[in-house]
Amino acid sequence: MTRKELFKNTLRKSVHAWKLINELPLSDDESLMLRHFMDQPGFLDLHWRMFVPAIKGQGTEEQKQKWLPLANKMQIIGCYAQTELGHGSNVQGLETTATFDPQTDQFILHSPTQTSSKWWPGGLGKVSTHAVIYARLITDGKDHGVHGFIVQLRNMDDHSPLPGITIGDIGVKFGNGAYNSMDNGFLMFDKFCIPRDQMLMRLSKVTREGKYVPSDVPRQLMYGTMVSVRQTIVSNASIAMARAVCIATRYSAVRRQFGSQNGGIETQVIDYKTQQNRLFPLLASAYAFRFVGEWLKWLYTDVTQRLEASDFATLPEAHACTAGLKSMTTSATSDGIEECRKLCGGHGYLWCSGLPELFAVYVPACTYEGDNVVLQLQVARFLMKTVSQLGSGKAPAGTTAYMGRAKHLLQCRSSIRKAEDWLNPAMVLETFEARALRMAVSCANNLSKFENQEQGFSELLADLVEAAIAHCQLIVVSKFIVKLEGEIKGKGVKNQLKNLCYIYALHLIHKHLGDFLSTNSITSEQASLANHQLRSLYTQVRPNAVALVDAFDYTDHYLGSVLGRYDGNVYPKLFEEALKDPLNDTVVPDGYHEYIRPLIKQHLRSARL
Ligand SMILES: CCCCCCCCCCCCCCCCCCCC(=O)SCCNC(=O)CCNC(=O)[C@H](O)C(C)(C)COP(=O)(O)OP(=O)(O)OC[C@H]1O[C@@H](n2cnc3c(N)ncnc32)[C@H](O)[C@@H]1OP(=O)(O)O
Ligand SMILES: Cc1cc2nc3c(=O)[nH]c(=O)nc-3n(C[C@H](O)[C@H](O)[C@H](O)COP(=O)(O)OP(=O)(O)OC[C@H]3O[C@@H](n4cnc5c(N)ncnc54)[C@H](O)[C@@H]3O)c2cc1C
Repeated sequence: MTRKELFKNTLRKSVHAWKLINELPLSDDESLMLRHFMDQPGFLDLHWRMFVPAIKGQGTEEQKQKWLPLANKMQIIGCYAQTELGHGSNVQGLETTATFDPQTDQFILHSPTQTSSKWWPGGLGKVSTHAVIYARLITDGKDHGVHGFIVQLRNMDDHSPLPGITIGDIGVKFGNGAYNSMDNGFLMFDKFCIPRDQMLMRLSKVTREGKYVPSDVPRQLMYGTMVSVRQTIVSNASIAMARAVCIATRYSAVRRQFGSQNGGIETQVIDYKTQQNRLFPLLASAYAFRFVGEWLKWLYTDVTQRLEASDFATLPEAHACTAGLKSMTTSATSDGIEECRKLCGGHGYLWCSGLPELFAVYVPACTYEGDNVVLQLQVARFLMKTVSQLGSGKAPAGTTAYMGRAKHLLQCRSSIRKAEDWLNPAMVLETFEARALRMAVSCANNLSKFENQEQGFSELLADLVEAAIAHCQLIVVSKFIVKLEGEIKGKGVKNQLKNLCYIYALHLIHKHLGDFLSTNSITSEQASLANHQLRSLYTQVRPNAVALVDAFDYTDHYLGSVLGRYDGNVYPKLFEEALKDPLNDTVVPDGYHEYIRPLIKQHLRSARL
């Protein structure tokens, strides 16, 4: 499809999905499932995941009563317009202004520079009638920082932009189809006026007289919509990773190379330890991210209930967990999808493998909802704060509770003696805790050598990110272990999950061996034992690998991959796909008479053939 066709077709699908949701009708969970199977980024994502939650989280009761019924019936379509051409990560650096005019009781929205243009919001370019706009609030010449506003963008009769608004699509993005189904947009305001009651005023207010009334709740609640989306992105990482792994695992069982004896069949590539060493940790990650995603959903629900009761104590941890896990799981999944493409050899590079499209549509997850490095730095700040409070009498809680055992974890030595000891959950956990704590404490010690903490932080950014990742990996490992300790129906299933849990943990040790050795969390002998155990786990997973990906229950239609077909009938179908290519419509290609024939003829003449 051309870009225009792709965009229009996605509009068609989105509107059809909305019709089904209402006609059948579908529950919230079923609607999410429908979105999952629609399988294309589109304006509904931003309307439901960001526009509506932003109003719910930041609007007053009156504002919710006014706007939510319209949004819930999709009589208005909204998006989330925060990022600007010049500023994305640095939200406090946004330039768009919303200046209160007491004479008209309105805010004047203005884009003072080119870099202040809104740039990137999904659904903004061509579809949305409304947006939640983030802009600097100015009253009586004073800048109160960034706040949210509900703004109508387009005329409800003919969809034209309202006077004072310039709006459009930012252009083609990475990949052929991928994210190009979405109208990520730009937007400029030229002194565009909105009524005062369209500032989202749950967190702070501007009175009729133009007085700014800050709220007594943390201003970070303004970032709440991002926390909610980051949490859902973790579960989506599991879905995308599982999809790529399903394709690569099934194909690795079909594909044979070398090893034929006496003219017999060749070896299935899934039997090579190198293939297993690349593939099975990704299989394990798909399960691990699913379980940590379930836990994160619980954490998010818990913090939401606490916030409703004005208990803000767990907000920093919820922010650190959602930011860090969003970052860690999306980076691992993007890398994992690309690894799965390579695991499928040359055929993985074919569009019909399903992997190039999956990669292209997935990889921006490392950037949207916060650049992955910027988000890990938020985790690092949280960790440094926690370390600095050790010994103050305030016991670390939640995911940092392990830091409360700092004295032990800083000096303990791993008691792993034989390979099977690596199947002991307490020993594995302690290894990850020791590594995470020691990396965090080492950063804190290095920071304390700087007179200026912020300067020290800038100097140590790379180490801080590594410490944050170590903490996030510990969370994933620990939640996998907790899952195994809970109710899992079926002993066989539990055994398989145990194998995957240890593959996940031991492979991380192997991959980040430098961290584990340099922090003395394990010795090099213990590292060898971990590798030995890992190989043994691969052997145990091998006979069940295909069943473990079939368990994701993805249909062939959803996978969209010739290589990942359930029936394994890969080669005939590759031919079928090839023959469908427009280049094969004619035997002699268009351009032959124009370019190839004259070239050949010229050579034939000069060679006197
Ligand atoms: C084959 C076909 C396959 C098809 C598959 C189809 C699948 C398609 C998948 C599609 C799914 C799509 C779903 C998702 C759609 C996503 C759309 C994306 C939308 C966006 O990107 S919206 C824009 C997001 N922008 C960002 O995330 C910006 C990142 N920056 C920030 O978040 C903050 O500014 C930052 C960096 C955290 C703040 O830094 P700083 O300058 O230090 O901040 P402040 O001074 O403002 O505050 C410091 C203080 O606040 C704490 N803090 C920060 N953030 C939060 C928070 N969110 N919650 C709570 N607290 C927070 C921070 O820790 C500091 O605390 P202190 O105690 O240290 O003061
Ligand atoms: C597909 C897609 C959809 C999007 N949808 C929306 C949307 O609906 N609404 C919306 O408002 N926005 C949206 N965005 C914008 C997105 O949220 C931002 O792109 C994202 O937050 C990253 O910000 P940036 O582009 O400014 O990156 P930058 O901050 O410019 O990052 C560039 C580089 O600088 C590094 N860097 C930046 N700051 C620091 C620091 N303090 N320390 C160390 N390194 C740093 C980063 O790691 C990165 O390597 C979307 C983006 C994409 C790609």
